[in-house]
Amino acid sequence: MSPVLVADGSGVSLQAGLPLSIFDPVYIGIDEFGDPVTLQLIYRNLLAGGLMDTGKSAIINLAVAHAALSLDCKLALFDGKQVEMGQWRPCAEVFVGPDIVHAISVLRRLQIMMDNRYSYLVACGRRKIKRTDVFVPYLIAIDEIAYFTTVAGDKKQQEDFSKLLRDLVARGRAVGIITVAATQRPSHDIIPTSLRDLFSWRFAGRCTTDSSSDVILGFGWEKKGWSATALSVDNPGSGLLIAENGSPRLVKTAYLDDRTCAAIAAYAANMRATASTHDHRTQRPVLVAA
Ligand SMILES: Nc1ncnc2c1ncn2[C@@H]1O[C@H](COP(=O)(O)OP(=O)(O)OP(=O)(O)O)[C@@H](O)[C@H]1O
Repeated sequence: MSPVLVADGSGVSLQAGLPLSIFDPVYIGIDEFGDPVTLQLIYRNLLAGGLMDTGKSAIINLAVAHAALSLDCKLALFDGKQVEMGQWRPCAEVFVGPDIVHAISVLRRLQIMMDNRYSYLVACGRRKIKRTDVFVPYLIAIDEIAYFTTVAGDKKQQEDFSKLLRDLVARGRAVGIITVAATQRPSHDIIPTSLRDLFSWRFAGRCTTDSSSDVILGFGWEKKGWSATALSVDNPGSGLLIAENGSPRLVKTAYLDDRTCAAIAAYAANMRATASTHDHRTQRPVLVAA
């Protein structure tokens, strides 16, 4: 019985069943016609931007919830505030709080892993990882990019963080490293165009200026009538979603409240603990050293 996350109109509920897969589409909400909206996250990245309280953490949480319930995905969570993704901590391989030294060392490890995976692919004569590979995808979730690139640490550390992140976002996709990130400050200094364009999926929550909206969606969309300044202040979770080579569409994201997140996180952590003795590809038990 699968999937586990079920949309019921008013949100998402948990239905016991087999694990999800990060290779499957991720449910994020509904469009203007009430039709479900899903994102294929594997081989892609997601960027969410907008003013505070517009629902950026909510969409990041949906991606993290799906990944947590996917036994074929590991999680690396970066949360300067610690509370936005704190509930997912038991499901994560690594959780980075307000510590830039830790953040840089985790990104370096992920970069080494990425390079090793590329060496493996080269040796196999392949271009990207598959569902059946022995190593699994990684979801890197960053709740506020600007915290690590402008607030924490000194200038050199912030630059190191930005460089590593850019490399992972640019090269990680083929080896299953997916980045989902949010920022309250959609400006060119935080999200330069060259970085923005590496995110195939972009979600703009309400913005104060047309140029902030264009920073997320891409230059020129405001002139074509798509600006996140037009979104209602009373409708958090509504936003403009754009895929690479696509046009923006108005969506309303599903919302996982704290209680639901806690329930899903506990379920996923338990499933992961049991599954550590199973092969993620077959769900069959594997031999573990005594
Ligand atoms: N899809 C949604 N449906 C209904 N309410 C929502 C939705 N998304 C967010 N909200 C409401 O808006 C509040 C703020 O959401 P969220 O924390 O995701 O915003 P944010 O943009 O990440 O804010 P910040 O930048 O301050 O972290 C939530 O606590 C919730 O009450």
